[in-house]
Amino acid sequence: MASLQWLLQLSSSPFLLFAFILLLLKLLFNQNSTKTKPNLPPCPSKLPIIGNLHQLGTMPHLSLRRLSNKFGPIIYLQLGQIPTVVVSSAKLAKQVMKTHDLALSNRPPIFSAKLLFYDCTDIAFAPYGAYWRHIRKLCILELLSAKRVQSFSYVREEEVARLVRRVSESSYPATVNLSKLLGFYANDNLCRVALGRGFSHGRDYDRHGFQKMLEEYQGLLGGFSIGDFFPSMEFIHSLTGLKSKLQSTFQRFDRFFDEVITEHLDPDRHKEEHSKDLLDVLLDIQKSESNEINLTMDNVKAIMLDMFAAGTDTTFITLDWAMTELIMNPKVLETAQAEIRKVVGDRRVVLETDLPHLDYMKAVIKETWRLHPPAPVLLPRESMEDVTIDRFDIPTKTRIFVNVWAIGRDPESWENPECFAPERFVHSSIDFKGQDFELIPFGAGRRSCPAITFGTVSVELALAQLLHSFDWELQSGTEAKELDLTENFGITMHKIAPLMVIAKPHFP
Ligand code: HEM
Repeated sequence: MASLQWLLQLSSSPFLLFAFILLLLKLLFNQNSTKTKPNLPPCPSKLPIIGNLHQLGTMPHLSLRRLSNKFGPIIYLQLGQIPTVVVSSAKLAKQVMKTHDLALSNRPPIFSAKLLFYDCTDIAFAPYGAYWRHIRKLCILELLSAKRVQSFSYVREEEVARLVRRVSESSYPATVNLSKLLGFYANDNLCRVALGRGFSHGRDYDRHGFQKMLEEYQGLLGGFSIGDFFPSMEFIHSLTGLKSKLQSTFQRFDRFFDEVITEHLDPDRHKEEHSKDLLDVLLDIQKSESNEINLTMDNVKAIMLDMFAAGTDTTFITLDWAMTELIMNPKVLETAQAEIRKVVGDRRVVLETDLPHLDYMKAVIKETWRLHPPAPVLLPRESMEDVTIDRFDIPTKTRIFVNVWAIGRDPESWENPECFAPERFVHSSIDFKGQDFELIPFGAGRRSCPAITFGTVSVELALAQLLHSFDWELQSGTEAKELDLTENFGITMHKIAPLMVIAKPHFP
């Protein structure tokens, strides 16, 4: 009865009623906020300030897999100041890159990327938004579409021929540093498409120290350097010396791009429409007025830099690992060579039209990507809103890594996962195009690699030709199991020791 009276009193005074509703809302909100305390994924024990950083080690993909084996396929880590979720199963990768693809499409601001790139005006590190969508669409339509990729088949054929010449010059039975030559191929193939000429030979190579510049660059872009985990303490980068290294590498690239752009702007330079390189196309777009977004010269340079950062190392790593695995698995090598020699016959040059008939070789490449994905934890994503994955809450602004390296070796998805066996793909529909989440070397969803066609055909043609033109063996006295397979962790990960092999010409 008393409570009824109280209610009557309330209804007679609008002010009191308003205050009462506010109080109720507050109570309700408080109740909800205790109820909705996020149900985070399992988290290994943390230390003050650094959180879980000490558990990353020098090979984060390996440490993260060990933690996943212990705590489950989704784990929550506090990496310095950065809340991070790591996903290590195909099922959960699908949730990240398909179910919640849009909500998880941002790229986090990584300090080293900010200094190495043009203030994140590039594709790979641009935050999700109108600018990123525009640049990505432009690159895919103008530069990386199947039609454009096809129009550059002559560049690949010439560069593969140059690779074969370089291997032949090793004068059998001497050993050849195959890794170095594969690096030249990957760079020149991209440079010719992007900038109209290669830089691996003659004066250019020494003048620009191109290979070295790229190596430095890849090393710096790990995104796993200590300062990247304490964004509010930028001075750490100065203390570790990283800042000055980043700035000097960036300046070298910038000077290099200035030179090449000046060459391209020379009024005497004439290019047929069909043979325009990527820089020609970008400069044309910049001049045309019908542009949705005004492309600045920094934007143009940023796109070029992206192509180098994303395109050369990944192609090189795939070829380097494919050849290493083949040499360590002679039966697989023999089967792949038998297939190619049957399809191509006595013709010395492999053509791109031969590639659709090389099913076993394609299985070799898939198997290489399963065990050695060039970007072992992809590029980081960041949640733009709260999402739920596998009943766990992922709050806004959490960094997400997908451990593709661990997924490729997950016994839930693969039989004998540590064994190099391309046969597993021969009668399987599993592909690497971003639909089968147990094999995602190019990522998947909105943020997947836009150059999947370019990357794949560049790898396939070079590998097919190397297997067709030469018989391969290790130098006498070296056994496959003695090869040093140690890797260098970075945003892309490659073997440290070069592959030294003997290439016996197949054709007299
Ligand atoms: C074997 C070759 C290649 C592999 C395995 C590869 C792999 C990848 C991976 C894993 C990502 C990150 C995807 C994600 O975070 O979900 C990526 C992104 C990217 N790749 Fe590739 N890539 C290759 C070749 C290339 C080439 C040749 C180019 C350029 C010519 C290129 C340009 C890019 C760009 C621009 C991005 C950033 C996409 C974005 O964030 O929107 N890639 N690539």
